[in-house]
Amino acid sequence: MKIAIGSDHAGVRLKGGIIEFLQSLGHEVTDMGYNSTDSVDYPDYAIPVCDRVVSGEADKGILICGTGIGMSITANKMPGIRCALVHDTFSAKATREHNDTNVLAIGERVIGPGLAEDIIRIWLETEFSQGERHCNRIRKIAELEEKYTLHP
Ligand SMILES: O=C(CO)[C@H](O)[C@H](O)[C@H](O)COP(=O)(O)O
Repeated sequence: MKIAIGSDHAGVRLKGGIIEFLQSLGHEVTDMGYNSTDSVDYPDYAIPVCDRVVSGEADKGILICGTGIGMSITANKMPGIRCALVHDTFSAKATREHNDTNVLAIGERVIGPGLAEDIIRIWLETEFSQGERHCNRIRKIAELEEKYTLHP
């Protein structure tokens, strides 16, 4: 799978280990930065990752900041992105089955690398259920995006 990954300064340590983990599983990883612990703004790293997912250059995106919250707020402003902030394995499975999420956000200040790896592995392995009720709900989200997106 092609995976784009990004972090701010508060997620950079976890990101390094996650990249190695993803590569060990055979995934093709594109690191969109950041690669220092000097302070930066998470939208500057969430946006390029999500752009790659929307364009199809990446199959999925992974975003890491201190809590994952800033990254997930940013990602979910982008049409076509369904981002889940996940810190447990149950939600990792459920959000793929029910929400067909294409971006995962994690907080380096919230969980350790072992749990983060379990969450990512489950999230990547789990298929969308294709259930009619879930498709209806996702369609309503897409209609909301369409209604509120400013067309140039
Ligand atoms: O958006 C966040 C918090 O909800 C992220 O965790 C950021 O990484 C965090 O705000 C960064 O905090 P810092 O004090 O600037 O290091």
